[in-house]
This record gives sequence, structure tokens and C-alpha cells, in this order.
Amino acid sequence: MARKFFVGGNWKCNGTIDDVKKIVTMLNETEVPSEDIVEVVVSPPFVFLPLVKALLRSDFAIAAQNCWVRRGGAFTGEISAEMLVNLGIPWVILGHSERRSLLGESNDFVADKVGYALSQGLMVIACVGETLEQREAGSTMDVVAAQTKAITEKITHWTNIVLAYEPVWAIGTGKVATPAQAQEVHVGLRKWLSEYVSSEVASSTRIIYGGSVNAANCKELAAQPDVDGFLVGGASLKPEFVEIIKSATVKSSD
Ligand SMILES: O=C(CO)COP(=O)(O)O
Repeated sequence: MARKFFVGGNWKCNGTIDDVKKIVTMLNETEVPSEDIVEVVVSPPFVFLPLVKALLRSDFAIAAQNCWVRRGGAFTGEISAEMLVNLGIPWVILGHSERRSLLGESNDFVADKVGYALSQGLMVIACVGETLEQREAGSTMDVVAAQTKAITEKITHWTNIVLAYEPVWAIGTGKVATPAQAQEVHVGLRKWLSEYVSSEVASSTRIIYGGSVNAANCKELAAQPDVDGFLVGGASLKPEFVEIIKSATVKSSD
């Protein structure tokens, strides 16, 4: 089954109103492959969501970078899935390694968030990935399988999930996974899904790669058969994000 190429831009905790306007103008003015070929989703910090929603071209979608684990209420500082739905934000990134490591989000907590966000009608970019220590210990597949298993236990369907493989050692380090390393883990995740969920879910779920993706390395990564797109951090704030979006054509010329 054809999996539409997916390019997400995770702006993380960056930017001012002026920066946001500049990035959105740049994106709005650019020519990219059609919506049939690539799905583009940008993820600004919460406070800029309404501004980006008001300004961004309609063929690009928006994701929040997190949401609360259940219904909103007395949870100071949190943003609920219902609020995102109310605002017309279709996507949310959950389980990013920065939240797992810096804010102590466990596999179960992330999985609960994924389950709740899906139940409210949001689409989810669910992140998994190993640390350098775990890779060197040979436990990469065990780690990403455990992260994926926790999610599997809390959801009933995979239609609205994109799985993002983001090795922690490659995030913001300039140390990108080789195309072979990315392909190997993506294949492993697909095998895992096939065995423990279904072959249908394994073949239809998009597995995207994140970690130091840039204009120079995106084409080679995109050419890997099981790399269905990217979750881009630093480079999503720069004009080179457009080149990364265009790498989708590597797939369509197959
Ligand atoms: O964490 C990432 C995307 O979610 C990747 O960040 P960088 O592209 O800056 O390495």
C-alpha cells in the first residue's frame, strides 16, 4: 500500500512573533510537490498556534508539540487535547525524547496521552528512539519495541498515527543516522507491527525518521524503502526545510 510521504517541522521552543511570521511567509511563498505526494505539518510552540493557523497556507497542516494526558481541568500549565480540537489543530506530537528525558515522561504516560488524543479525534505523531548508550549496548530494537508496545496497548486503531523514529543521539547533534541505520530500525518496527498488531497496520503505517535531517542528507534517507518521511527540528526553522519537503519526489519517481 502506498504510504504518503510525511514531512513534519518541529519548531520546539523557538521563535518570536516576527520569526514565526517570517517562516510562515517563506513556506507560503514556496512551491512544493502536490498534496498527493507529500503531507506537510508544522509544529509551532503552543502560544503561536493561532497565529500560524491564521497565516499558514491551507495545504499545510499544524501540530501541537504536546497535550495533557486526559480531559482538561485543574492541571496548571497544561493544554488539553480538547483545546487543540477546539482550536482546529489536527495533529499533536507525543513522546518526543526531549519530553521523555527532560520531563520524565514514561512509556506508559506517553501511551496514555496517545490513547486520549486519538479518542478526541487528534492525529498523533508518536516518537520513539534509543539513546547512544542503548544503541551501543545493542538494545535499540528492544527499546523502540517497548515504546511502541506501550502505545499499542492503549489504542484500538493505527489509522491516525505516524510513528517517528528519532534516535536520541542524532537529535540536535548534527550526527545523523546513516540511511542504512534508519532503514534497519524502520524495518524492525514494521516487523514488530506485523507480528504484534497486524500486517495491514505494518504496511500502511508511516514510519518517519528524525535526527539532524537537513537539505544535504534528506534525499539519501528518503530513498530508503521504509523511510516514509521526516520529523525535522533545527532545519525546519530555515529555508532548507523546503528542500526536505521536496525530497518526497525521490519516492514518487520510484
Ligand atoms: O527532535 C527532532 C525533531 O522532532 C530532530 O531535531 P534536529 O533535526 O534538530 O536534530
